[in-house]
Amino acid sequence: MAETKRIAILGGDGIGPEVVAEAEKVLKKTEELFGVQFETEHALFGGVAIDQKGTPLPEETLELCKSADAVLLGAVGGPKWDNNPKELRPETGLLGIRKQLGLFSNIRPAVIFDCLKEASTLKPEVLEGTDLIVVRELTGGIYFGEKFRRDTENGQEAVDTCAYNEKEVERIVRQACEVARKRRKKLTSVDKANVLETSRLWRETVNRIAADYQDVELEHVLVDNCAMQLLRRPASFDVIVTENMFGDILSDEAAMLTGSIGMLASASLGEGSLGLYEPVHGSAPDIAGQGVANPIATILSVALMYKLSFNWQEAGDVIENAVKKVLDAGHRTADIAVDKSKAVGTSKMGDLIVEAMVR
Ligand SMILES: NC(=O)c1ccc[n+]([C@@H]2O[C@H](COP(=O)([O-])OP(=O)(O)OC[C@H]3O[C@@H](n4cnc5c(N)ncnc54)[C@H](O)[C@@H]3O)[C@@H](O)[C@H]2O)c1
Ligand SMILES: CC(C)[C@H](C(=O)O)[C@@H](O)C(=O)O
Ligand SMILES: [Mg+2]
Repeated sequence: MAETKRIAILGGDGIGPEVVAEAEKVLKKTEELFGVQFETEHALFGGVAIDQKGTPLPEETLELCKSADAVLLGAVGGPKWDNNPKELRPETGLLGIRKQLGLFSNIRPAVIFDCLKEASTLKPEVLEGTDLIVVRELTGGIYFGEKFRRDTENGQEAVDTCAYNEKEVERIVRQACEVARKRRKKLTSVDKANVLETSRLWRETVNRIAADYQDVELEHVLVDNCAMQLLRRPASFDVIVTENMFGDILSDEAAMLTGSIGMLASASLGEGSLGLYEPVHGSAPDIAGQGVANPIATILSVALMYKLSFNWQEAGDVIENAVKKVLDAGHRTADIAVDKSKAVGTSKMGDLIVEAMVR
């Protein structure tokens, strides 16, 4: 890594700051191990930003992110803000930051650690060989279409519009094809083309773009079937590309193949080199403040940051190997522990991973 990298750190709400604190220990350890220095700066985002600045995504937070090389994010949201008007919910900030930074591609790898097969909901023989990535379109679809309410003779009606244009589909599919090309060269496109017009355009576009990637095997699977096949034949998937909401749902499902949502890292990327890295999970209000959250998803998101934004494979591998070593040694947070009485807390898990980081 040649020049100093600037990392914007947004802890957010609930367990967000707890897991991000562990990822920051990993950043520090990287500095020690490789003799580099990161420039890090914290900013308010989500519910805490609403409380202190009156908006989930303050201008100064957005500016900091735009000027950074990468953004590390915890999670946002929680019951405290659930009854806010819709433009003042933490999630609005999350959609806003993705859109404003142009992060249309959300990469969510479901990495199965052998020793965690016991924690998975699936039988080890079904899981055998599972290694998949969900590539989720992140700035279009029903999340971003027009939404409104109106009065009708049957009471209020609520409308959410799902729209996709060809350019939006093309760029995510191209990216997914590139990802597949570097892996096992299999692409599964997931849609609901038997019902939705957006899915029909999606499928046509996938077929057109995939024609440029003859070395990549393509299959189309309807989303309901995919939800089922993920549990039936998870090892048959390599790269799954899908629209925004389907990707949101399928990636939480894929998390359970790994043992816990606390294991799933993510990278959100656009046309430029700026990336946003966050665990797939949310602010987990049910366990926030207890020091029991699993920090591994966030720590693995730092590994993705090194690899994808800093083009620094070696440092990413150091983190991934450390996580594997700690899990192989039998250490578990409560979410992945079979014997919960032996589980370690968030901070201890972070310390163990940092100790295990070697070049
Ligand atoms: N990217 C984000 O910031 C993001 C993502 C998802 C949900 N959310 C928000 O988070 C809030 C809570 O949402 P939810 O409860 O539906 O989903 P959640 O992911 O926060 O929690 C779902 C379940 O998984 C558990 N869990 C999540 N992360 C964990 C971890 N690291 N270690 C151990 N257990 C973990 C929680 O305790 C809970 O039982 C909502 O406001 C939601 O909108 C934010
Ligand atoms: C909190 C919510 C808006 C968000 C999403 O649906 O994108 C979350 O579930 C995620 O997966 O990052
Ligand atoms: Mg989600």
